[in-house]
Amino acid sequence: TSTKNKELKGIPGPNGMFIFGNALDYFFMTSESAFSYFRYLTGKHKRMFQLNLLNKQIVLLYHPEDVEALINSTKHNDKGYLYAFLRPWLNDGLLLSSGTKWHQRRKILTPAFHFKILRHFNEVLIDKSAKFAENLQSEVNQSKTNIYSFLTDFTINSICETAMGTVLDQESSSVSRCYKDAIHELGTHLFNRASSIWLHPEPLFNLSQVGRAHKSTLDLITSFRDCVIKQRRQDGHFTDLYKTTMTESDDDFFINGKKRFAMLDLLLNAEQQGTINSEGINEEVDTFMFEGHDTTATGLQFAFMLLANHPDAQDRILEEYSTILNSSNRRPTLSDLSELKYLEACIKESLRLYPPVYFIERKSDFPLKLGGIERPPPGSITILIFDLHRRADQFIEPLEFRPERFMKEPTWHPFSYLPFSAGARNCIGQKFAMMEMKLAITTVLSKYRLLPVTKPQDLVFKVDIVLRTKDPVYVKLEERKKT
Ligand code: HEM
Repeated sequence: TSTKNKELKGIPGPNGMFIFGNALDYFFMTSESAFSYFRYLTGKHKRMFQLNLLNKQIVLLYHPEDVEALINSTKHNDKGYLYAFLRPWLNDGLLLSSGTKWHQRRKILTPAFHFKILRHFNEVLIDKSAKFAENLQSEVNQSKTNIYSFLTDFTINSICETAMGTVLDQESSSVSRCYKDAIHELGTHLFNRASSIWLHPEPLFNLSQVGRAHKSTLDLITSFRDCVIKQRRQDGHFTDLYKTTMTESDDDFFINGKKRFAMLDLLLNAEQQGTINSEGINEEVDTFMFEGHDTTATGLQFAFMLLANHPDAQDRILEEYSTILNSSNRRPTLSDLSELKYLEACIKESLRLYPPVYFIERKSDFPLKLGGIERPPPGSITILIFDLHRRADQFIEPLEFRPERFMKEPTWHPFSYLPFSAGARNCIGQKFAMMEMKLAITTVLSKYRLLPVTKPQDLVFKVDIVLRTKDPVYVKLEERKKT
């Protein structure tokens, strides 16, 4: 143990208080000051640092070699300490589960994102993007538009009509508005919990004021999820899906003339096969509803802000789009989308500067080589994706928007760019997300010119479940004159 202590103690970090360690460091901070405090610590400690919360040790990484050691090894697949706070909401859904349960679920759900299915999703997303652009019409020539609210409507409708196979009716649309607000409240509860060490144990949290508020927020989220599942259950006809998705022909995704390729159908079918129960379905729908909408809405929010500040990039995206579609008005296919290289570079650069999932955490039960030294397992290991993406030794002019860097062979270490993570626990919805973002951007830019209001230097970030800002992110919309 003395060697163990030496090697783990050797990792620098802010001085803690006797017994409490760093557990009280964040209590008096706002979520914005906590966000900048983390950036101060990564600036001070060039390789990694550690925090101690009572008896828990968390090591925070942002060097690509250390990140590679952690992510590349299948030994470190389980999620870390802070993820426990998401458990009352997402339970054992794919994001949080581990071991054979995770493995079995990942196997059930992987076909939901098969490229043949994405081709059908593409059609739905084209329509959803057109509707999104139409909704923005009322904003033309307003002095500023908070685009995020329009974006979450778009991404919630998109995930419902693709992965869930559910078109929101009037009732569920109004429940979905409560759902959006609830997700935001949840972020505040989670920060309050994380920064107050006495709220970490579940029973104490449940008794607290914030714990009770959290419970009623979860009830709102649950009612939306139940609406979505109920609608799909009523739709019926999913019995033969398992068999049909396993065959080669694309037509097999149609049963009795109905499209049956929603991820929710796979789950309902698995329920009939006895490999998942209704709680299992609930936790996966909660997980995919959240992961499938807030991440892409956040990613698009920052992409639109950047494009508004870079009119030349807007022009180039449209030029490329018109070349690929031969200046016609036809609907883009998946293969057209894959040829939009400049647009893809803009999205990747935006995800580099503003990764919606800006940190992830793993549990470590095995020794790990960090900073060139073999170390015994600390409690939890956090990867600070935000800081990894902004390393000056990996990206030239790291704070600048330079999409061109993604048009060439990467000059950076492969583990210094991880917006979707990597390895076995990477993002299952990555291709879906890229497709959705490409369609939203080309559709909106074809109709409107974006003008800057919020500038990159105005952004003040706060600690939350995804990358959020203190103030709304604004752009201005102008009708684009057809030339
Ligand atoms: C720009 C959009 C997105 C970003 C930046 C993103 C990022 C990520 C990251 C970093 C992880 C790893 C999390 C961890 O290790 O704890 C992840 C996992 C996951 N993502 Fe995404 N995601 C996006 C969109 C989506 C979409 C559209 C879906 C669903 C349709 C989705 C579903 C999931 C799920 C279910 C997991 C857990 C996978 C597993 O552990 O097996 N994500 N995502």
